[in-house]
Amino acid sequence: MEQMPSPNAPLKIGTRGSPLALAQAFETRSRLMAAFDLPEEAFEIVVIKTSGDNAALIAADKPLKEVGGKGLFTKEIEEAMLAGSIDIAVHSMKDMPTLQPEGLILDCYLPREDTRDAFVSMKYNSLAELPEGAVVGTSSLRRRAQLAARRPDLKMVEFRGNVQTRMKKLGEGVADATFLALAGLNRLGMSEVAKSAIEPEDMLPAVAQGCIGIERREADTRAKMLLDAIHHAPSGLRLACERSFLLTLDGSCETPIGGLSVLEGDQIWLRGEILRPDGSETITGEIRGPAADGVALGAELAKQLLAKAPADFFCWR
Ligand SMILES: NCc1[nH]cc(CCC(=O)O)c1CC(=O)O
Repeated sequence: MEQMPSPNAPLKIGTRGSPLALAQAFETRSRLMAAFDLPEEAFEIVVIKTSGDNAALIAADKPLKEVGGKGLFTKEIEEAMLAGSIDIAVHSMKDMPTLQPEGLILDCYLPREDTRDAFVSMKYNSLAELPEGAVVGTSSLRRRAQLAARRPDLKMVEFRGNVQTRMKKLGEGVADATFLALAGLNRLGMSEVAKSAIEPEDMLPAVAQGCIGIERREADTRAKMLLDAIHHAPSGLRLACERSFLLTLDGSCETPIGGLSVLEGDQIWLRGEILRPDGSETITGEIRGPAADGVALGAELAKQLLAKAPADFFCWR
């Protein structure tokens, strides 16, 4: 006969095994321990290997979008949660698909970190210092398109793997510079590798950049009670607005998209952009309104950008 889990059984926290994913899982556990004055033993961190961690797939030089794109880092984790082998899952919201599978819900967000991209290089201090023809390593379609728009002289090379792998490649001289989310560097205690931060006016970050979200089974009332205590409502408002923008754009991972919302009192200000992958055209827009209407505002800005986009802007249309 199957055993019912005891209400005092450790809460199983699912995560990928990369150093950044583990740091995010530890941060989540610390916040839960503090909120309920619980010992570490009340939680169990369960590392789950995803297709995105498959060395054979990742070692290939193909851009990530050809390997499988969004969902690549979440599928196996969500399956484990539906099967009951983990109770909650800690995610970088930037990598999350806009819709969750039936039975799972994402309504807990930790206080958002710095949303900016960092300029990382062993030779130069800023994007402006990069000499003509310098080589930039990035696997991000967004960063690639944004850089091509600003600096058509730069050469781009495919650059993948976790932060440590990318730093090693920089050291080997594979590229002169790369761009990484400042949030990830901060969480890894590696902020010193950032030579400078790129302001959103220069490079709009990815939707949801810098935010950790925690997913659970919709019917799991114990997990809900625990997660409600660490949920950061302002970050939730910003994420709801940005993810609505993304959902309405229906951006497959073939579309370079930037988006960032900021709270100003009870108002929210959302900036968004879509680009051609080669950076030859950028369509931008912004919208303001009550933060409580963030979902409608995000969808509205997406519609405005879509209306401005020429028919051939999206490769799948
Ligand atoms: N796509 C990988 C990824 N997913 C989340 C982060 C950084 C942390 C965050 O944005 O929350 C990164 C690395 C990067 O872009 O430098």
